[in-house]
Amino acid sequence: MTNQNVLGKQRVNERLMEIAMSFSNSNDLPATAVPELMALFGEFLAQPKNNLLKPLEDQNGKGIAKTNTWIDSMRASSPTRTRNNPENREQIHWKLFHPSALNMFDQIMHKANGKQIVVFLDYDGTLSPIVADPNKAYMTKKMRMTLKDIAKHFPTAIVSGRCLDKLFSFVRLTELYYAGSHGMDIKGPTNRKNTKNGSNDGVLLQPASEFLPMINEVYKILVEKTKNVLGAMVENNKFCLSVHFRCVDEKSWAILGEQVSLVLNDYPKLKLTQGRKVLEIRPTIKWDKGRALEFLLESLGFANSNNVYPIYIGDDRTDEDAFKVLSNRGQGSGILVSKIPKETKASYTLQDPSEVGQFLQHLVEWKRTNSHNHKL
Ligand SMILES: O=P(O)(O)OC[C@H]1O[C@H](O[C@H]2O[C@H](CO)[C@@H](O)[C@H](O)[C@H]2O)[C@H](O)[C@@H](O)[C@@H]1O
Repeated sequence: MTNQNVLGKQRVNERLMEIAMSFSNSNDLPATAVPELMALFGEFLAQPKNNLLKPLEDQNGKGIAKTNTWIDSMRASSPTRTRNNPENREQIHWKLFHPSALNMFDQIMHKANGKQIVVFLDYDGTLSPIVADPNKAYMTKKMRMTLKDIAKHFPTAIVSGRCLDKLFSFVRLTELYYAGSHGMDIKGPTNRKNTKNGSNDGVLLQPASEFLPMINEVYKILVEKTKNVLGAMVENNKFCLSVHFRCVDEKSWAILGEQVSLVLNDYPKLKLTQGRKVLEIRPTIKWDKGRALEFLLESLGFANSNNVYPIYIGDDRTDEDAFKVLSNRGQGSGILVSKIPKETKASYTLQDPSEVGQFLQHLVEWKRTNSHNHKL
């Protein structure tokens, strides 16, 4: 038996315990169903070739694999079909290993007991639904009110690929931390005046400021080069750029990808990654949403603390960097927003922004009822 199988089994046992505990007090699944689940696990363990057990590192965080053609890579990052067949083994495996954060709410809170919860939230696809026009990705009023409530009880940060100004124009809450440009532009709350000079622009860190002129230069070139690709749109996110292909006919994806790639050949200090129907151009510095999460925890005084419980909710490949940090620290919970199985380091899932809203509301209610028992 290989090490990977042993680790897999250990993890299965842990997950099984968690699932059994979560259902033992609810009507959703009687405790008698546990043997069935166990048999199911056995079946999955008997299939070593299952894709979902492959390590994530192959696909994530290292730019686009050179062996992939552009078109394959762009398709892979933009799945359009959901696979909801209940008989689908991949789907069942996915649900077992990445259960709903709503169903597991009590277990998550049990793990957070006595610790300072810090909330990290991605924006697009997490707080707002994915829409065709990136300039119209509004959150609902209800989500905004929920965020306001969350920030009253926990330090809260929005971590996004967007530039800060755009992000703030959508969220409009001065009491939050913001990490824009994939964490390369970090601001603290601006609702309190700085006691020394009376002003407070909130800026905490901009690790890629030297790249600003280069990013602006490449932005102009890309706008020019892609202007004939119908539906393509280049978005300037200050320390990074997004080339959107959501509204581009699939037949033109390869051409668009090649054009972007050719431009980047002249800029070896920039790299290309992918999000949801978007090509993202970023400085090659070792900085990502995971580093931003660590920086913010440090700024809050939790660099080496065991008394903190970070909860990070995100839907995209770039959020995997943050999930990985939590998993490496053995701290907190990573929650992936997705309806379909994906390779992820997150432990839990939520289906869509409306479930994210429900989870955050549960968190506020939990805090209100338990505040006398827990730290702030
Ligand atoms: O880190 P995030 O907050 O998730 O930002 C990632 C990208 O989000 C935006 O693009 C995505 O959402 C758009 C609006 O729903 C959608 O049209 C697009 O296809 C998605 O990729 C944003 O426009 C990008 O700049 C961000 O990099």
